Amino acid sequence: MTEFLQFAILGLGAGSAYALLAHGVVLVYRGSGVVNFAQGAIAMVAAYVCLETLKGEYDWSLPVAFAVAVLVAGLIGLLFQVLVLRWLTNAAPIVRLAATLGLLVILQAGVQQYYGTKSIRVRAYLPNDAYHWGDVVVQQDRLILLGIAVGMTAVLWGLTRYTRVGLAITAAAENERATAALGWSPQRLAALTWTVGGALAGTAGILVAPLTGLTPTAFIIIVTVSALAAALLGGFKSFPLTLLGGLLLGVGESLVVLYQDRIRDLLGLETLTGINRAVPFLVILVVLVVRGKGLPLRSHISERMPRLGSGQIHWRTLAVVAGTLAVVVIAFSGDWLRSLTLTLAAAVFLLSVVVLTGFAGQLSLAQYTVGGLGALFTARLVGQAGWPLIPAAVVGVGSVIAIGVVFALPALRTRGVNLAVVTLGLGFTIQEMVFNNPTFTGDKIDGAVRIRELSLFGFEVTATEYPERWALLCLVVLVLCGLMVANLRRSRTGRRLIAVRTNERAAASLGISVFAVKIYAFAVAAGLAGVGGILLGLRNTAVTYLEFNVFASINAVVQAVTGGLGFVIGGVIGALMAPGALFSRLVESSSATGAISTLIGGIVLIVILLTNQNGIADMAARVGAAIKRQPWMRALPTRKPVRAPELSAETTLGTATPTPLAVRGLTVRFGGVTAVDGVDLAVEPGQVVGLIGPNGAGKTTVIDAITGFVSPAAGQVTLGEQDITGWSTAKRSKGGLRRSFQSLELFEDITVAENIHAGADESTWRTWLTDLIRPGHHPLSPSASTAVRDFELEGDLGSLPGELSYGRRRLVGIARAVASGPSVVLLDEPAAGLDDAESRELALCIRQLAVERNAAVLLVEHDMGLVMSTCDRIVVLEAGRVIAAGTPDEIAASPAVRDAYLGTEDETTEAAR
Ligand SMILES: Nc1ncnc2c1ncn2[C@@H]1O[C@H](COP(=O)(O)OP(=O)(O)OP(=O)(O)O)[C@@H](O)[C@H]1O
Repeated sequence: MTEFLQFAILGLGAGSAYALLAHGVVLVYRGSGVVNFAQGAIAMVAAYVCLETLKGEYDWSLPVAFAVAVLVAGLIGLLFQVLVLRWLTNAAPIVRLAATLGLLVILQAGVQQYYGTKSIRVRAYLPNDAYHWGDVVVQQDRLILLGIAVGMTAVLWGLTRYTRVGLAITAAAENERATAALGWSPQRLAALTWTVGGALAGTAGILVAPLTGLTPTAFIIIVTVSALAAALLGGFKSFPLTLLGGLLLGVGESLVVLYQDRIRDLLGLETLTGINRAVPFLVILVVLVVRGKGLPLRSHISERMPRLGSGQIHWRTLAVVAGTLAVVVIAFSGDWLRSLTLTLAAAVFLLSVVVLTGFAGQLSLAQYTVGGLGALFTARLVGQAGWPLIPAAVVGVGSVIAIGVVFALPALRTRGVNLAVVTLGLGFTIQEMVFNNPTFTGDKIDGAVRIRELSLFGFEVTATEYPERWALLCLVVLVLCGLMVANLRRSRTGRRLIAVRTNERAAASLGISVFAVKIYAFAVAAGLAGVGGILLGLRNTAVTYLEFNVFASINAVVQAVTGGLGFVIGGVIGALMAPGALFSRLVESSSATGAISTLIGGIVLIVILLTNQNGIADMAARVGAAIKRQPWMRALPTRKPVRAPELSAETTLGTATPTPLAVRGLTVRFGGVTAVDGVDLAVEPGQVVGLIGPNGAGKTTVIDAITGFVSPAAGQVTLGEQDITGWSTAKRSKGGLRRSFQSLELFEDITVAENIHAGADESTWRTWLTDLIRPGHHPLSPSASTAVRDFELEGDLGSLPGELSYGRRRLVGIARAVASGPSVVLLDEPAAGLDDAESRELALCIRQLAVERNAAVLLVEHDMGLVMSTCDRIVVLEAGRVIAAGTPDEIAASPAVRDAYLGTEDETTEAAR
């Protein structure tokens, strides 16, 4: 017990510092909506500034050095907001997150360039007397740190609750207009929170350095992961909960150290490293799994993502570039050849980021960790078990694909920034527990990881003996991987990935399994990272696991965003900037650490983000298009234009299986609010049933419950004979139940044709694999073609939804919902925003759906003219309850309905006309 208390008290120091750092993260998030991944890097800079000014030529007193260091940290926050983030207010969240990663990289590389990577012991700044409490020793510095953290929590809590500026910050977390209403400019508020957030990071960094030691690498990650975990525990909102989170983490880490021998014995390992680093990660994971949601709520705003390339393969250009590179490989030698090899391997890694983050929208900060595991498995099979390269690589890549699936599990319950935090924690934990543990990596002395002779189809390709052969292998593998990723982009499977990245709710409503897509994207990305890891790791005589550290993963995202996250070529361009790659060879000597190129890489990223957030590949594409428009280019032979989407000549009439929909006793509650209360409803094939009622009556919630977006508290939904109440959204959709959305929820990144395709794609498990190799060119199905013709969208197929008028966008949403020929269609306010002529056209199309296609249609609509002219029956809701049901005439005549919703009889009759 004494030991337990002793270790718990020891942990309070680090815990208090984590809480301070996390407070900065929370404050910045509340004030500017950005999660600052550079918080640990700002803390590190302050710790170095304090250390530097206390000694040597400065020799300042501690209070002065401390104050200056905290000021510097605050200034970094302020400058970053004013010079960078201010200009990215309307950018995609991933772009703003990438900017904070850029700041992290710049600060880390800058300090590393100056100080190197060695760890510095920092003497204690705070008085360190010991008090005795029974047998337990209580260090004074721990108590002071705890006092500072508790005091700061109270100050921040009080300020945000009771002062005008604090209220403005609280309002900013909700929405920017509220901030403006309180008389604050959102930009000034963001600048203030970034300054204070930076100063808090600085304070924490200086105070925690004596406890952890100081390096420009591990220090940043330890404090960043812990601070983000504590902030996550506080929901990026509550200061008291964040304090609690920080303290729990600090104490937890310390207690794990106490029990680590027992844990090692329990796991049956010879050595155990970094187990205490697993604590924040496990905490993050548990919080996310408990709090996470399988699908985002209706209120979730889809995040804009960087633009996507087309995935078209330009065979001639590819042949010329690959041929030239092959010649260069043969011509190069020494350092240049090594850099070229590294660039090619890094490009394979970046392709994994393009698939995972660019196509599927899942931000992972652990791709190099995954690749490192691929190198580890393969190296052990080759080096220790003596396996030939190909089977070893197949097993290595297969194993990391399985691990990639495990990495995907947190992504099933969360998304966006939270996912980035989890993967950062996971990557760091594996780095500390696996890559630093000789039990797993093999002892260098016994040669377990030594790469002996490697051969491929009878040719020796050992990189140390034949570097040019290994480089050629890297080139061939990169080309193959690039072709696969381009195929994926153009395929049905690629469309599923993009649908999920753009709008998970809409994807699920079209029968796309969001879970399956995320697992697939993680698996493919892990496979690519595994291949990259083998190419990178096996190019030396022994695998250097340092290459696969968390910074490499962070850098990979930075490079991919710089190159162009949505473009296959973006991965290759980004790889030029990898540490040790061709760009760094140009700017650094062969002995350099890669810090300068990393530093420049960070700066280039910020410049790119400020000028074109879609990356260099997109800029190049635009320049190319501009050149092609020049008159002198018209004389040159042009490439075949991209094939226009084809419509099927066949027309379908009739759904696959006419099926009635029935809802009995449906009740939905949101906390204390009963939004839907015992609703009964039936829609037969060939019938249009209207669901009307005043705003907030519960109409959309009925559709949400029928389609599986919300779970009912009571009631039953049946489709034909089947009770589908417990089914997932995607399964209901595959069963023939489709919906449109009040807020459209189109896939804005892909063309109208691709949107319609996404609604009609038939998916089989085989296509997940075959699409990587033969994506094929599929015309729109007869049913989708019929929808296109019915809604007169033939001329819009090649446009992006954003290029169309609001009315036409609405029609795209409905056409997408009916493209697969569903048995039941639920339309949520389809006429909102349409003019009279468009409304009349829509009424015809809805009748056609029911009469010609024999679909069962439920129509939620406020346009009474449309409802009265199209519906066979109408159900009226008020405050979640059915108050009337009957034919349009019966409803128009019902006094209860007129009182609640329709108004005077004259108005109703007028509307019906
Ligand atoms: N996720 C949610 N959390 C809490 N309350 C909710 C949620 N979604 C809906 N509600 C509430 O449920 C009630 C019904 O809302 P719903 O959007 O279904 O009404 P509606 O009839 O479709 O309204 P409108 O015609 O304005 O679209 C409202 O009081 C709404 O505030």
